[in-house]
Amino acid sequence: MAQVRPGPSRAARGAMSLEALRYRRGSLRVLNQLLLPQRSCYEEIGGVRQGWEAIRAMKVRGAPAIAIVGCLSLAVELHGGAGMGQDKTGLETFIRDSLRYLVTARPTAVNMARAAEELGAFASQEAQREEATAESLRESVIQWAEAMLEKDLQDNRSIGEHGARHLLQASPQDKVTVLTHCNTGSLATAGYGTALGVIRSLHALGHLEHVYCTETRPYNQGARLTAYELVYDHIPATLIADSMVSVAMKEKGVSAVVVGADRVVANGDTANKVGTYQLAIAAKHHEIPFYVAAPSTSCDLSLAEGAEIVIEERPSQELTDVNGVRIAAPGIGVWNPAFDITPHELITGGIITELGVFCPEELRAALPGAVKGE
Ligand SMILES: CSC[C@@H](O)[C@@H](O)C(=O)COP(=O)(O)O
Repeated sequence: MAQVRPGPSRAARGAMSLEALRYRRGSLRVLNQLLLPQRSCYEEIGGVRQGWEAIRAMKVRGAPAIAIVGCLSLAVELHGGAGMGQDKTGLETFIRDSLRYLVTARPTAVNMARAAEELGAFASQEAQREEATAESLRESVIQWAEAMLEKDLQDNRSIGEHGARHLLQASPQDKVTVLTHCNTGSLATAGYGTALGVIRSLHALGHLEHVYCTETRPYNQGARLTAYELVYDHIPATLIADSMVSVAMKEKGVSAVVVGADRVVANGDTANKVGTYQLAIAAKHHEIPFYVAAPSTSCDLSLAEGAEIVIEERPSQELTDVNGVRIAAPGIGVWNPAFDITPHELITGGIITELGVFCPEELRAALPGAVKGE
C-alpha cells in the first residue's frame, strides 16, 4: 500500500490543503473518499442525482460537506440548463423537489435538511418578486449555493479559534493532548474542519502536544481519513483502536476529548459517529473535559431531545467485510447504526460553535436561529 505523503511544510503550504470537493461555476468534482488513503481521485458530479448517489455511497461524507455537495450539485444542474424553457414557478418547483430528494440521501446529519429548507424558502421568495424571471431565479439559487462554501470555511476557522482558546484556558498545562473520533477535518467540510479545526488551531498556536485519533470502526474514517489529514499536515498524532480509548485516557495524559456532530438538538444532546457516546462516558469517568465542535448549521433546535433524532442504519457489509473480503462468521446477525446520541450531561467541556463555546443549557439562547426553516 502506498504511504501517505506528508503535504508541504507549514511554511510552504500557504493556501494548499486537502479538499473534499472542487467547484467552479458549472463544474463540481468530489474526492472519492472510499478510495482514500490509497488513491486520491476526484469524480465529476453532473447534477442532483449524482450528488445524491455520491452522498449515499459516502464518497463524500461529514455533515457540512454533505450539505455543500448537495446544494452545489443542484447549482451545477441549474447552470447546465435544467428547467430551461420553464417559467419561474416551474423552476421553483424543480428546485424544491430536487432539494427534498437530496435530503433523503442520509437522514441523521441535519445540515442538508436545513440547507434545503433555507434554500427552498429563498427560492420561493425570489420567485415571488414581481420583476423576477426564471433566469434571475436560476442565478440567485446558484449564488446562494456558492456562498455556502465560503461561509463554512469561515465558520470552521472561528470554531478553531474559540475551541483552542477555551481548551487552553481550561487546561493547567501549556500544551494539550487531544483525543478525537471519526473525521471532522477538511474532508468533512469546506475546509479546515470542526473538531479537527480546533486541533489545527492549537497546533498553529504551538500549544498542541499530541493527538490520539480513533480508528472509528466500522467505516474507519479515523484510520483512513483523519490519520491521512494529520500526516498530511505534519501534526503529531497516534492512531488507536476504538477499544483503546479508556486506557489511552488513563495512561496517555489526554487533556480533552473533541468530537464533531451530525446534529445537536435543543437540550444539547448530540448525534455523532457511533462510538462517541462511549467516549463521553469514559471521559466522564476520567474527569477529562468532553467537547462537541460544530457549526450552527449542525444545530437543530426544533428537536427537544436526542431521542427524536433518526439514526441511519448502514449495510451489514460495512461490519462483516474489509475491502470486500468477508471476515465475520457466515450467518451471524448484524446491527450497524452509523451514529449514536451523547446525552448533554456528558458534554462537560462545552459545545464549540462559530459564535463561541456554550454549555448545553445555553444553546437555545445562544443560537435562536438554529430552528430548521427559521
Ligand atoms: C465535521 S463532520 C462531523 C460529523 O459529521 C462526523 O464526526 C461524522 O460523524 C461523520 O459521519 P459520516 O458517516 O462519515 O458522514
